[in-house]
Amino acid sequence: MDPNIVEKYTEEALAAEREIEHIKKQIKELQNGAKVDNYEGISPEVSQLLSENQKLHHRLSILNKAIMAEASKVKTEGSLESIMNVLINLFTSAIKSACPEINDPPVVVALSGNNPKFGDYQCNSAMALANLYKQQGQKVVPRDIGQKIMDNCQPHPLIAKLEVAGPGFINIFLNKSFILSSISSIFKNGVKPPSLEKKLKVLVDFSSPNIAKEMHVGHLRSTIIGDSICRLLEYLGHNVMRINHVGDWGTQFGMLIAHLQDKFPNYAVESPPIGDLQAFYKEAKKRFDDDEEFKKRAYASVVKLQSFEPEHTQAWNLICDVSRKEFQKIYDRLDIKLMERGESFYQTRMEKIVTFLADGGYLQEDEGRKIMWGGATIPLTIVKSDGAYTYDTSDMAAIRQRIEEEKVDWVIYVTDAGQATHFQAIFGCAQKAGILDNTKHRADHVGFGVVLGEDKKKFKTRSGDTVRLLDLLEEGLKRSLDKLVEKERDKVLNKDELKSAQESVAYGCIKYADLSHNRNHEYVFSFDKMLDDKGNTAVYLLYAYTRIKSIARNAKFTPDNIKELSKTYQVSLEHEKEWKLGKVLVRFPDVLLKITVDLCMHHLCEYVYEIATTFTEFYDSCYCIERNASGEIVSTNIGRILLAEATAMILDKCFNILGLKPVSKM
Ligand SMILES: NC(=[NH2+])NCCC[C@H](N)C(=O)O
Repeated sequence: MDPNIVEKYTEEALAAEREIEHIKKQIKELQNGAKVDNYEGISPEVSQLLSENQKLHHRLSILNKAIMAEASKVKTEGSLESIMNVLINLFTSAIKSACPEINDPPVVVALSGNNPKFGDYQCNSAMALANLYKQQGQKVVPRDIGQKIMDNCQPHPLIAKLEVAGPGFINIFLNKSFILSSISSIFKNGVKPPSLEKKLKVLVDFSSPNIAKEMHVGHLRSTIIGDSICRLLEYLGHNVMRINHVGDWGTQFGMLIAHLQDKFPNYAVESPPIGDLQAFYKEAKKRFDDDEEFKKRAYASVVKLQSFEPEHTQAWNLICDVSRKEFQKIYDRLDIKLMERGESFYQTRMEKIVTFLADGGYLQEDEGRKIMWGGATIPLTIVKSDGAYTYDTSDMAAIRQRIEEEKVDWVIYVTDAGQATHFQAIFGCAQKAGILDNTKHRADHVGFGVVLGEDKKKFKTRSGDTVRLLDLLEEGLKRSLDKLVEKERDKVLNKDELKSAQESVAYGCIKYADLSHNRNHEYVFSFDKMLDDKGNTAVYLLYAYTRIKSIARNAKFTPDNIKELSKTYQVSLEHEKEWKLGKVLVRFPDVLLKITVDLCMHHLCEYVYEIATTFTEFYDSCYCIERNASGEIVSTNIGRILLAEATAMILDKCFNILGLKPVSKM
């Protein structure tokens, strides 16, 4: 859209407003002169002015509406266009004109697969439409419908040609000059996201380990997937809250505090040296199970903590701090930003939600418990028979706080698939209680399968213990260095470069292995597989990226040179393999938009892999730099070097969204 249009409309509207004021004044004067207080019997001059005034009013309201519509669209200058959206819009209107008898006709547009004969995209609506006609008792031939749709399709610069094939498929061939200008815009504007319909406030609840318990591989999965979803939504321009809903409240804190008071009576003045919080937890638990007296004190401590008694609050804080520091080490290494807002944050809100639900008549008595049904096969337990609140209570309080206080448009919870029913119940009950409104809010549970060891059993250490995440990351670092040494990279890279490469590979491979699997499935954690340099792995892709980056470097072009060159030279799309690569690159916005629908990051991994393999095909058949026998550069193909750079820029963005840190030398 023309960026000046808002300005233009505003100007026109202001002019119209001035005109109205002017006319009003004239009417007043005329009325005064003619001494008429109603409009009946006024002179033709006044009546003409009045009708003029009305028209202007009408025009002004239209202009105002247009301005509002423009302003509410968050349009980024130079944003990359979604090809799918363009095609769907075009074919929606073509189909509506071709088949006016069909209400809400199906618009099916898809990529065409590998055979260039069938075009780049296809519109496959004709068969379904023919069926709908049949249901209405009309017999039509699908191919005729295809032809009719094609005839009704408005010309668009994106499309070079359309063809009807077989039983009414429409093959769509993209226009090179359109793709060329899309790719060229990257050099001018950077890789800008597609423009948003509406900027949303999104809260992503992820990672969320439990205090005093270990952060396990399940939490690692949540951390990696949640972070990547945040990165995607942030890139698209949404307002994202990254929330760490840590388990920092509950009855276990009673025994922890009581144990702390016994073991470190000085805790109020001297920070207790709890090295291993898990061992501390085990000790406390043992006393709790064996010692009645201790148990009583533990219960009393919970009550005091929940009524915010200062000494207990301090003890609780100290314990949380120990865990917090451990968690932070993982987040720092993986470069994950999170805002901690644990279950404790909702304590007073839990009291309020219980009253709110009781007053609304949503709670049912069930053997002393208070439960609520809605949306799932199991009810929520809002109050236990001993009066205590539960995980369910805190999540009801949390969703209400998020919708009503934070005013979020969209909530996303990233946890293991085992909690799917819990979230079904939370969303269902929140809807029932009028907290969540499907027409205004979106709520997703992003579930994921369990992490298995190479023996396909639950992921454990050799001795059968749960794997400490820090140990896991350490092992990743070690293995990644081994890999780099095996490839003799230590001989070419300096110390810093080697360290960056080591970290990039280690953390990159752990994240990528997770993200590249369909999150709904369980996945086998295997360093050997993730460090393989063939196939869809981080190692392969990071190498591919450095190879692409080295092309311009070998041609002795600096990033500034590239930018300058892109102003005078065009990306080359003539060769069949160049054209193939170009068409893959411009799918970037569509891949991202698709992920916003199902929140499955593996689509992006598949896309990145497709870019890398298509690039290899191109590079194998198209020279970018030509050297003579003695290795001197005799010619450089600038159009191709630009294509390689554009590829690197898009890859870079994809890596960024996946949380990978590519290095330019590896
Ligand atoms: N709002 C939520 N329930 N978020 C997820 C919390 C995850 C929980 N702490 C666990 O370890 O399973």
